[in-house]
Amino acid sequence: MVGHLLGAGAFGSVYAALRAEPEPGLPGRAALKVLPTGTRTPRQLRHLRELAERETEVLRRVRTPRLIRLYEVLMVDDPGRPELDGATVLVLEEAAGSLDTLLADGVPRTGPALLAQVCEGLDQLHRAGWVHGDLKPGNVLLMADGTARLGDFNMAAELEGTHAYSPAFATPDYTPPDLLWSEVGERGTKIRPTADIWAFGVLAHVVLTGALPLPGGTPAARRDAALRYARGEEELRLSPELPEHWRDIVRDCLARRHEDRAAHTAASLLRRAEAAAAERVPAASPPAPPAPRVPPPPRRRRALIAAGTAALAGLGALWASGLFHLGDTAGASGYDRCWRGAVCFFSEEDGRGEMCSWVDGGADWIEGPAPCPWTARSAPRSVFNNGFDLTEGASKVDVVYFGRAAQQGLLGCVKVGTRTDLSGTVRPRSHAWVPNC
Ligand SMILES: Nc1ncnc2c1ncn2[C@@H]1O[C@H](COP(=O)(O)OP(=O)(O)OP(=O)(O)O)[C@@H](O)[C@H]1O
Repeated sequence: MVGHLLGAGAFGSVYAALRAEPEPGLPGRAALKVLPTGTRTPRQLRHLRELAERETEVLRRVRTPRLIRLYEVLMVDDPGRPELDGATVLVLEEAAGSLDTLLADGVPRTGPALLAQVCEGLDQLHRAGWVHGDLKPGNVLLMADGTARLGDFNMAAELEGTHAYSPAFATPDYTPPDLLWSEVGERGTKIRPTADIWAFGVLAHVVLTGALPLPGGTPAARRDAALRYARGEEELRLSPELPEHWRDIVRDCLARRHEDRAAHTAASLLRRAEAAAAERVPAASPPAPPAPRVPPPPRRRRALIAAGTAALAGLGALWASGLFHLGDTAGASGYDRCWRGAVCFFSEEDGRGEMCSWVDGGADWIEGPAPCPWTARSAPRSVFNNGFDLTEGASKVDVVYFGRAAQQGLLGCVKVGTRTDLSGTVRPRSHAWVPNC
């Protein structure tokens, strides 16, 4: 089932999706990142293919907890729809949102902890020999349990010795000064892990103060400020809002020269960021800081969303192939959030609170490929079996749930069509679809 638009970037549109046919080892719920290739010139097409390949390559090879997971890659093969023919669809672990949207509400209370998690992601990526190349709030994905994972690896580049080559597309406000004017060779821009270290410094400043570290009301003015700073004509003036124990971290990440930033690895920053995050556990969200605020997303975003929606309409071929059906739960509340075909468990009574849903079996809710993290802390308080029934051709319609992974330790069963409160005294860890309770 392809649902609502989750987000759109410069290259791809991302949709919520539910798997129609259960597939062993794959979750029922996912995010589909569609990288369309139609209506482009051959040169643009080559670029888009290269970006898709970068993302696929890094996510296939680096499977670490702080990177969004890639489940599979699909190609649209439909000459009847030239706008989509050859499009790459990445089936990704679904996030609940991105840091971008969280920041729209002001400085987040959870900012320090999220920054430590971002740093952990960078450390995992760098250790695996890759540079992200485009770290920014929109590429920090927030999971349903509130933790962060790195996403969007279009610009990622594998290190060849001390450096890597990335396409010259990075976001200027997060790009170190030495790369803003660097040459773009045949293989792209030469980047090093210190590019991510700089971007992390900018991100930390934005997350903790709501403002970019370099002054200027426009990207061009901020680029000039970066140049003056890099030349030593100007000092770095960090916001007074920046908490004391983060100042040195941000200052080290934003060192003028690559050589100075190279003294700090993601691993060493992670240790410092974790210590700084542990220092600050504020009781309430501080008020949003004054201007200059982070600039709003560029205008093209809206156009891209429209383009993405058009692409979705054309994706019928892929979904009609039996892989996904169309549907939408955007704006729904309570039990109505549960997708048709899925079984949903909720953290509160009457389908309220957090929800986890599956259209297939869940062999391990904690460590499996389709986890439900909040059930590690608290037992579900309600359930809705919104599965397909016998009249719709389904053979396994009821759901049994178990106390241990791999369908061990039977706890209970929910008949198809049932929505009910649970006692809250048992904590399921796996489930399976069966013909009859
Ligand atoms: N796995 C996911 N789950 C939920 N939402 C996602 C997921 N991946 C991406 N998104 C949403 O879609 C938006 C765009 O995704 P992404 O950044 O990967 O696309 P892009 O075209 O490569 O973007 P960019 O302009 O940053 O290069 C993200 O900011 C986020 O809001």
